[in-house]
Amino acid sequence: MYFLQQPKKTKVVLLACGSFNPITNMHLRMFELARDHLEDTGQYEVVQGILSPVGDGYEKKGLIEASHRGEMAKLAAESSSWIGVDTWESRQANWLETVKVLRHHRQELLSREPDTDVVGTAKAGRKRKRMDASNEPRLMLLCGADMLDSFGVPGLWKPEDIEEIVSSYGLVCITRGGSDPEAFIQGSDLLWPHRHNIHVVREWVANDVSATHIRRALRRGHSVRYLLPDPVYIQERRLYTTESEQRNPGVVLAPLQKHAGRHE
Ligand SMILES: Nc1ncnc2c1ncn2[C@@H]1O[C@H](COP(=O)(O)OP(=O)(O)OP(=O)(O)O)[C@@H](O)[C@H]1O
Ligand SMILES: O=C(O)c1ccc[n+]([C@@H]2O[C@H](COP(=O)([O-])O)[C@@H](O)[C@H]2O)c1
Repeated sequence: MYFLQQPKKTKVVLLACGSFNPITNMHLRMFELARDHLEDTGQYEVVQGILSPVGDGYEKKGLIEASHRGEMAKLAAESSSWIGVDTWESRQANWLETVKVLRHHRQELLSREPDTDVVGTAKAGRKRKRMDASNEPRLMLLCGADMLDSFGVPGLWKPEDIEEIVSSYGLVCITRGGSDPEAFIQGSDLLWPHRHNIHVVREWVANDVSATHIRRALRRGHSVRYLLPDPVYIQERRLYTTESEQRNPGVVLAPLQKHAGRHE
C-alpha cells in the first residue's frame, strides 16, 4: 500500500512594521487573520509574529516616544503565545526603510539557533550551528491595505525596495475600509509580476479601529476600552492628552502626507 507523502510546509515568520501609536486590537488581529489565511492554503505553517514599532526618527505628528509604544506593544503581546515585539528598529538612531528592517530580521533568523539543530553533548556544551537555508523560516511583511496603497504615493517608497519586499520576502495584506488591494495590485506594473507573493486577506468583520481614532478619543477624554488591549498604561501616564502631543508639534514628514485624510 502506498501513502502519499504530505509536502513539507514552509515555515513563516510575519513581521508587521508601523507606528503602533498606540497598539490596537486590530494590530494583533492582523496576525491571527494572516496566520489562518496562510495555514488554510495547506502550504504554510506560521511559527512567529513580530511587531516592530518604528523609531522616534520617524517624527510623525503625534508619535509618542518609542519606549512607550514598545512597552504597550509588549504588554499587548503578553496575551499571545506566538506574537512578540522586537525593538531593534525603534532603537536605531535614525528612521530606517522597511526593507532594511526586513533584511535585519532575515539575518537574525539565519543566525538563530533552533533547538532541533543544536548539536553536541552535555560535556561538549551547546555548539552553535547556523541554520541552513533549506529549513530557514520565510520572513513575510504583514500590513494593512492602506500601507499597500502607500506604495503608490510618489516619492514615498523606493521602487527597488518595493521590488525587494515583494520578490524576496512576500507580503500579507489585510483588507481595510476604503482600500481595494486586488485592484491596486492589478493596476501596478511593479506589483503585478509578484502577485503570487502577495496574499490578500479579506477581513469579513469590518473593523476599522485605528490608532488615530484612539488618540482622538483620548484627547477628548472619551473611553477607549475594548478598542485596544490595555488602556491602563495610557491612563496612568496621561499619554495622548493634548499636552503630550507637543513632542512633534505640527511635524508631518512629507512622505507621510499620504495619511492626510486619516490624521489630524
Ligand atoms: N483596522 C485595520 N485594518 C487593517 N490593517 C490595519 C488596521 N489598523 C492598522 N492596520 C495596519 O497595521 C500596520 C501598522 O499600522 P499603524 O501603526 O499605522 O496603525 P494605524 O491604526 O493605521 O495608525 P494611525 O491611525 O496612527 O495611522 C499597518 O500595516 C496598517 O495598515
Ligand atoms: O521603507 C520605506 O520607504 C517606507 C516609507 C514609508 C513608510 N514606511 C513604513 O511604513 C510604516 C507606516 O506606518 P504608519 O504608522 O505611518 O502608517 C512604518 O513602519 C514606516 O517605517 C516605510
